[in-house]
Amino acid sequence: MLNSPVVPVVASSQGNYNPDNSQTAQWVEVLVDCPDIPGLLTYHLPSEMTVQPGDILSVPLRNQIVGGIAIRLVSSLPENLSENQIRDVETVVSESLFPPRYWQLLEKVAHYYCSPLLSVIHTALPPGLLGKSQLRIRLKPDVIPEGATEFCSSVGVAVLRLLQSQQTGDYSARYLRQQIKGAQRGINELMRRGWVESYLQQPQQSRPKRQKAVLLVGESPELTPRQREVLEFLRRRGGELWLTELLQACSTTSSTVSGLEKKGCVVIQEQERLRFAQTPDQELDQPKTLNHAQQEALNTINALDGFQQVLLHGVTGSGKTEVYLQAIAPILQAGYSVLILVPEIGLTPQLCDRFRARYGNQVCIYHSALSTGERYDTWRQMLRGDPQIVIGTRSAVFAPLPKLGMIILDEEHDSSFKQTQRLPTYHARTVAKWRAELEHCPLILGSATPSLETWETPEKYYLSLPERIYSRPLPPISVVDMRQELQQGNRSIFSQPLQTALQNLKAQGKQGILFIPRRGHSTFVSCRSCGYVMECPHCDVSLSYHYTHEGGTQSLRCHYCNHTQLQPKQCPACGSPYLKHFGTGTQRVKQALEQEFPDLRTLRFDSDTTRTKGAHRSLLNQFTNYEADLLVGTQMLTKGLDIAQVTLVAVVSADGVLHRSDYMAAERAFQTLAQVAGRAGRGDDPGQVIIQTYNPEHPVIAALYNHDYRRFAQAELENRYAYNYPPYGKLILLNLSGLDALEVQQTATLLADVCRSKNEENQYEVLGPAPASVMRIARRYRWQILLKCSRTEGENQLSWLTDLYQFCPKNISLNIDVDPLDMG
Ligand SMILES: Nc1ncnc2c1ncn2[C@@H]1O[C@H](COP(=O)(O)OP(=O)(O)OP(=O)(O)O)[C@@H](O)[C@H]1O
Ligand SMILES: [Zn+2]
Ligand SMILES: [Zn+2]
Repeated sequence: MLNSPVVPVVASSQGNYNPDNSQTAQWVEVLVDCPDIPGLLTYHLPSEMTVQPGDILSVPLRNQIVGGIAIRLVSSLPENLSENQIRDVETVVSESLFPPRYWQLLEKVAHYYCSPLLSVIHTALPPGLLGKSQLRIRLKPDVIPEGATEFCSSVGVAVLRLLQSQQTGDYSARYLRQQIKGAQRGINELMRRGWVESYLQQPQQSRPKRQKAVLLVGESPELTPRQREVLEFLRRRGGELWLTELLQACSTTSSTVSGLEKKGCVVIQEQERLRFAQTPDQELDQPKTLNHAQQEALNTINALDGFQQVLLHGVTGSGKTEVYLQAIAPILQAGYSVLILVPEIGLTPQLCDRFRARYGNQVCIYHSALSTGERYDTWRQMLRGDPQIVIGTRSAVFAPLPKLGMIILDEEHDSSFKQTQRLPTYHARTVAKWRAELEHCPLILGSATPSLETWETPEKYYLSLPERIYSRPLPPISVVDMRQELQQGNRSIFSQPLQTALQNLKAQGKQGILFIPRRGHSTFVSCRSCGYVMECPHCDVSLSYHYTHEGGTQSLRCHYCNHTQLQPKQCPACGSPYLKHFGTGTQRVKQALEQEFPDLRTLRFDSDTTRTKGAHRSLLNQFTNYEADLLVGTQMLTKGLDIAQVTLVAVVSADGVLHRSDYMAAERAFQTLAQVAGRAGRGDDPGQVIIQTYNPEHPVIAALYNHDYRRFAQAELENRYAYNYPPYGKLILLNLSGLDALEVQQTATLLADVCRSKNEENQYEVLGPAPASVMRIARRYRWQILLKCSRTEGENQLSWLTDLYQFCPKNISLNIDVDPLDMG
């Protein structure tokens, strides 16, 4: 599949390859860190060298030494290669970086998702893991003859002089290139003469950061009260803290701590400090006594052996997280690690805190918002193989844990587990399943609103938590028909019932959540005189109006490409000054609240207000500290928030999620609304949910009203079956885009023809080509082809699809989305 080298592999110039050795010869296929070489290159292993798949190597490529990863060992050469064409591996830079079976997983992802292995590796590895190895050049002073400069070209002389100016005769190739124009030619020349050699230096980051840590080791009867306090604090934090943190937390001095050391109670020692995402330390907490359903679920999970799939279907607030917390204890005890995947960063602070509170610093957080240094160090920590808990977003499914004992996907229905913009277009749930199979460990999928995909999976354990903790009721849902509100003369964004509820909220000192599907202020701006709609100059969508506060700038922003401009004073088409804002976004709701309910303190929670690092956590802290009465936000607050004082949840307009065109629309709408409703009444006081809509008869609303997941699933699955949509059929979406409208359309037509010509046995249907629903985004025109075929578990039956990349002209990009969730 990936076995054909695309570039000619040049014969080894080192001369240390001995053809007599060919009987025992070993070769290794290497993925080199060079984006224009997507395939594997074959290299020879010198007899004294042993290499394992996953080792990082340095290998010659053209006239350079580059980094690469050993993928496979081979004992015979591909037919198109002969032995004397093969060059030697230079060195092993870093050994066995990856757990066994890890490469099988990456190859499977590449194959199933029609993606080059290199893209999979870039998704899986921390950025620059390969790139960090630095190519350096050093002199070989013993072989350089007298008057060497006389034999060289002027650039060769310059390189030689520069190297000689350094005592060690050693510089990075990059530095040489910066200092001397055309240095590479000079380097090559000196290499040919054998006067310099090149080598790869290990990544700089491997130099660990060391710091003093305090470890609790014993007791002593004769302690001062202050010392006893510090010791007790250390004990509560699990017996180990950084010195600086201990001093700060106890407001004490280092002499108190060294006093403790003298009395034999603690040891102070230097330890490697890994750069992790900083989260506040937690007081350790104890496992809760499980209710009956939780206990049953836990028993089943504890009894699993080898690969098994489990669906933990628990209504919102039923205590799924507590089940995970207790399920992983025996796994860690047995010396294995656990991987926990969560949908979004916004959800992680609360969940991570709960795991930290139970397992202290055995928990490590891994997601793409970490800095490069943090990611790199977290990786190294994982590779050590100590039993640990890794919590991360979708790419953490590739966390290189050597001994994996369980994978948990929380909120498994969530669409952010799917990568859509970049290759590979993988779904973390699908990959997690393969990984669990390879590692022979259980996979736990948890949700209050399972994906229909998981719901219909035949081979699985079904565990149900049908009630909330302490048998608290699910909140009653009232559906408000906004058409009637209008008839009754209510022009406010807030219906009568919602107004009453908001007034009561303040009176009772409770908190509420308002869900608005849209961020910004208004969805579009149009001219009252001529109807002109303000559109993005680069995309086929209208611009959203952003206006955060009285006197702030009034801007227009594109939610696809982020183009931003000032709101014009007059209509660009007719000059009329009367522009009207339609639709309702978070900013507008916040303003309306300030006007109509000046007493209510509100916080806005959407991607505009949570852009900076730590913003999620601080907004949620403000809210839980009761610095606001209402949280006003988008999609982001539908997930995982567990705040006991929240009694009211209102969906300002459900219509924004009900009306989407793709086949998943109903499923997603049900999940979103049921999740957001589930935030109400999780504490001692009963909750209440108000859903405002112009479509109270919609089947999604009806199922929601009764908290009836089963009824929803059954009705929706019948639709899917009738049209052979997933989970029954399988979809593959080919997305094409480019700057030239005609070229994109012609390529789309060509590719659709290719797809039809390959379909001799009528294995699949080809739909399209057709323009995408938003035909232009960020100046690029977009066309699509949809393939519908029968479902085959974990197999990619259309492996020829990768050939399609070759049919694409240079200016057209093709993204093959296997199992797409979004048709946009
Ligand atoms: N056995 C128990 N006894 C007492 N409290 C519990 C128990 N199990 C869970 N809880 C508490 O109940 C609350 C809800 O539990 P949790 O957040 O785990 O539910 P969930 O099913 O994960 O919720 P959701 O899916 O809605 O986010 C939490 O505050 C948790 O600490
Ligand atoms: Zn106009
Ligand atoms: Zn745009």
